[in-house]
Amino acid sequence: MQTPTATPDMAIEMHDVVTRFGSHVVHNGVNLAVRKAEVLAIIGGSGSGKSTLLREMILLQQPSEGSVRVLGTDLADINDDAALALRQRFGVLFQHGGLFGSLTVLENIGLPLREHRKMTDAEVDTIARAKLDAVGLDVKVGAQLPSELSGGMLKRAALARALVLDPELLFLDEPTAGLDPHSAAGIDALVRTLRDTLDLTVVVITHDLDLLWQVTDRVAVLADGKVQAVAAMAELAQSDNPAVRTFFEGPRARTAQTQAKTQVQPQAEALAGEPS
Ligand SMILES: Nc1ncnc2c1ncn2[C@@H]1O[C@H](COP(=O)(O)OP(=O)(O)OP(=O)(O)O)[C@@H](O)[C@H]1O
Repeated sequence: MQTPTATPDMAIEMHDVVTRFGSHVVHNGVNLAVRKAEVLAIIGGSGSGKSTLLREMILLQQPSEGSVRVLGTDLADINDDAALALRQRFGVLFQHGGLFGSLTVLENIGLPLREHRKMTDAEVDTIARAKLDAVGLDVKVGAQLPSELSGGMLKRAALARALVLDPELLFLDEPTAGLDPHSAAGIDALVRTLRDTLDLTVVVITHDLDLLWQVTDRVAVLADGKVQAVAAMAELAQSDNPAVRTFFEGPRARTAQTQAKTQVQPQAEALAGEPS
């Protein structure tokens, strides 16, 4: 199949992606384009293939058919050197953080710099501290072990590590899952700030209705093996498509929608951070 040519304004382009695990067809012709400097969420029911789609974007999995292009690079025939270079242009926040428990927070954040940049220890620490600050954590948190942090602080520390190579693209897998509402609101505000100040493109998998309403520019709805719709939440809320309507029905969905409409100030202004 002829691979479609890259579009300069797009950070990610997926064309006719099919993903099979044995006889189980998870994606059956996914088409999705993520614009540069937008926050795009992928939503869908459990097992609809959100995580698999993300894994295909971050070079952890190959689709069975179709093409995936990330930052202009076609992933189909990428060689090891090009894959290494591309990996340094995106950061990933995995659902469970993925920090090494035996390293301090600062050491964890500095790890990608030690792996990919020729820097002295002092230079690594200086950049790692700046990233701690950027995610709203006090410098003294750097000396702590991950096990000593609250859930919200852990997410922030993992986010600092994902940002340490100054990526153009950030992938977030359920960044607010398991957090209390105050900590989740802090992460929402942080993602917005990162997008606004760093011009980052952000792809986020989430079920969090507050995050969807208050942070995203557009939302892609995955169901029945395809992207059913891609639009801003306010537009999706008007959709007649039953696969889309599912996300706007029920009391929690209505509360989040009402809050989004009535909120004058973004909740938990910018980098308020969590109580330690
Ligand atoms: N490596 C694999 N081998 C076999 N089946 C897999 C594999 N990875 C994912 N699947 C299957 O693909 C389907 C989609 O999984 P995926 O984790 O992408 O869904 P999801 O939308 O992220 O779900 P959730 O919201 O529950 O995390 C599931 O049925 C899952 O069991």
